Amino acid sequence: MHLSDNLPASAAAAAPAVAEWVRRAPKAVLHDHLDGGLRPETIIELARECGYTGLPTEDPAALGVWFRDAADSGSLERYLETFAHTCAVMQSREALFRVAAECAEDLAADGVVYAEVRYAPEQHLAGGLTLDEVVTAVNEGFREGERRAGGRIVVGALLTGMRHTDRSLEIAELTVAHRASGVAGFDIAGGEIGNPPARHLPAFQHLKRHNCHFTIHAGEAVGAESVHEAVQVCGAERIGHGVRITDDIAEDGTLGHLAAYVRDNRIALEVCPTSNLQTGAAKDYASHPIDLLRRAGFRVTLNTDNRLVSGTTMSREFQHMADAFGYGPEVFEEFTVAAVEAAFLPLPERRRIIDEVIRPGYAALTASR
Ligand SMILES: O=c1[nH]cnc2c1ncn2[C@H]1C[C@H](O)[C@@H](CO)O1
Ligand SMILES: [Zn+2]
Repeated sequence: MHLSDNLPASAAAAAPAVAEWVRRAPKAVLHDHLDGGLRPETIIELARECGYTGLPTEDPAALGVWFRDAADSGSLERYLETFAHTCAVMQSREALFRVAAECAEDLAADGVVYAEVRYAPEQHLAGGLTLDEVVTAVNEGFREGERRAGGRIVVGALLTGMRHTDRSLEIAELTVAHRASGVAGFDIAGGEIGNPPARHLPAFQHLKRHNCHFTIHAGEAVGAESVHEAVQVCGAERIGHGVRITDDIAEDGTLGHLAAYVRDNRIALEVCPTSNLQTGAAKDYASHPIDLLRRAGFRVTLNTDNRLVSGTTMSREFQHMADAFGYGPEVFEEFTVAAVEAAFLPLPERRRIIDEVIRPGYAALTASR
């Protein structure tokens, strides 16, 4: 039986009532997909502009609900099908610029001070743009969004290669070429089953040769062996999701060799609870492995994955975790510091964000509670 078979539709993503202190808490997100986080109104407007007629509804509220419900499928493959609609309207320079600017604005409005936002440039070529033009448009959009947010957020891009296609080396080269202009690193994403990360070894070797950062989606739909391959064969510095590492942790809490390696090397896990509930990687919030992993000393970060598709925000993820595990500001400070420590940023910049933004932000929050 599938883990999420018993979940009523959209139970996974039901929006919690977010406490004021949660909203105000400084946040950092390392795992947020650009094409999974559009505003429903923007999708509808862009669809009209570009002539895309495939949307299931033109009512913004209904469209938001449609994405969340369609993605509440218990399967990563079905979750990923919903992205056809967002990618369809992200095929021009103007559309990419707008979506990226709004992404930065929305994250900043939610209290996010540092974000790494990923997308697959190869999925935005249908309107005739080149890979370079796609990256430039998104980078310019992020700069615009940062400006609109009054400098309250710093956004870096991660370029994603899709694991079922064969363009990952090209995307790795694109990452290296744009590293000085807003691209922080590389990722691979897409359906995990049948597409192990080692298929993309030339891409990872290229990134290593050029001292570039990368993360890999692993341990989401496939078990701990995919985390092993991502870390030990491919050399990932962080793991997208990674929650199936629990396959290598015994009931009594004893860590196997892989789990111990990941913990002891401080390899960050980009944990996305709501998305995991939707794809069947976890059963419910209360039994989500994030708490086990945190208590075992893993470098755990808390993330949205896809704000539209998962019907979430960083505040909602925080709130779900506060409700499930009784977490207070000290645990969210820990997740936020862990995220910035694992950011694909120069060390002095990470330290500056932690010392000048996150620590004082939590001190003020605690003082005012
Ligand atoms: O959680 C995920 N696992 C694997 N692939 C994902 C996930 N969320 C989004 N994607 C895919 C769909 C997008 O089109 C692509 C690039 O952002 O990445
Ligand atoms: Zn993801």
